[in-house]
Amino acid sequence: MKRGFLNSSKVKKKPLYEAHTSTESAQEAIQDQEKPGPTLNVIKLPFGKVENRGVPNDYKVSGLTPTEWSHNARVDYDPNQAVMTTIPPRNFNMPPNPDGHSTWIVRGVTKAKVLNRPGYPKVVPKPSGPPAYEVRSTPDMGMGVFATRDIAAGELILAERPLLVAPRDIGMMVDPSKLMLREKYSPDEFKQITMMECEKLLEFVVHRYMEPEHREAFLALANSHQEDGSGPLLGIIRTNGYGIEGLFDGPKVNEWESNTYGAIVKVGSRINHSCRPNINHKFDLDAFCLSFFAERDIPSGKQLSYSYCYMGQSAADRQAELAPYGFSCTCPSCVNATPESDKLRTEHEQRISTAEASVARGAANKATFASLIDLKKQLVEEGLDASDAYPKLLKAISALCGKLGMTAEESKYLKDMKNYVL
Ligand SMILES: C[S@@+](CC[C@H](N)C(=O)[O-])C[C@H]1O[C@@H](n2cnc3c(N)ncnc32)[C@H](O)[C@@H]1O
Repeated sequence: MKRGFLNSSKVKKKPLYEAHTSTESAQEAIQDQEKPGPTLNVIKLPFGKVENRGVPNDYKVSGLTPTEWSHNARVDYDPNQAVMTTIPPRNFNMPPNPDGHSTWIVRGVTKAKVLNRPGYPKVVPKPSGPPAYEVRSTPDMGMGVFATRDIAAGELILAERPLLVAPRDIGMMVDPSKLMLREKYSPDEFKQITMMECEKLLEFVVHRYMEPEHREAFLALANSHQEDGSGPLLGIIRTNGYGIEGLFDGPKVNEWESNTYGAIVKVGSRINHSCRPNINHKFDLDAFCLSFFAERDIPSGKQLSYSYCYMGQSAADRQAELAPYGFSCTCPSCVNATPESDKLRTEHEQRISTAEASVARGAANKATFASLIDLKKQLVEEGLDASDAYPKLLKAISALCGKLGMTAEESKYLKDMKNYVL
């Protein structure tokens, strides 16, 4: 199973709904460029108990809806047109797609970008073997997803079409001129306005457009944003959204920034967080599905987990990044955190790069091998074998073994590495 180095853990899970505060207009941002653009400024929406919730008294909520509301495959839209659609497109004279359909709030050009991809459409990949997971309640984390059999590292556990895919700047998408309101209102008031506009749009989408079965599954998901001014639908999106790597309105910015999209899924959104996770995920734009893979061997009965936060940071910084989800992480890496483990976390990518460079430069001696194996051991103990950088270390060790004539080990580390490459 191939797993990707480019899939930065920073995109694994971020609060989906961040308000777009770039000075460029949404119209400008929609220009479709594949080359990386500047990092856009985003403001984080509030979380936790927030006083003075609600929009300012003199603000009238517009409750605008997308200009196009159709299930079809149309792609000739105005650049900035907000569209509500179904993907794969749906023709009601035809039977539904066997892999299901997602509700998609999208800018017209971005819809065209996906439907015109050379590889689109593709069927949703199917895991092999008997079903590998079940959703059930946990004593301390609400619902969770558990392995129902032994799962091998690299195995596809689940692939599903989202219930809903929405842009991060959904609150301003229908009427970008509202961005000007930042000059009239305080930052906190503007955030409340953004959230209210978003909720109104979501009410329309979820209650009038989404298939009843999907609506039921969506409304049953957890909401960790009950007191900050998020409406109930936006709260569900903020709690359960997965960032979609590689799908941008306009220029590509950092994957975790504002002009991208998030997906809410029925099963995957029940997976809880750990700083030493055992699964990873990847969004496939051609099949329009989110796939989950085992990061390591997972024994039957074990809870599946992935990291909602960037793994290469200290325990305190991880807790701060997790705060919007309304829990304190009690995984062994957090409970047993020390200055040394924090240092390993923050330095691990650099240390792996240094190891790769020294092997590439030609270092080929037993001392280098021993130091790389020691680094590997430390990373595994800290749960950082789930980090995106870890397979690079396996590759470097394999290359070093090759140089040292250790052919059996060379193949072994290469094989291990392939389990991590999406
Ligand atoms: C995406 S949902 C995960 C599924 C959720 N447990 C449910 O019942 O649907 C995220 C929420 O799950 C809970 N959660 C996730 N990971 C947790 C953890 N490690 N410890 C405690 N609660 C956790 C938090 O309430 C968080 O807001």
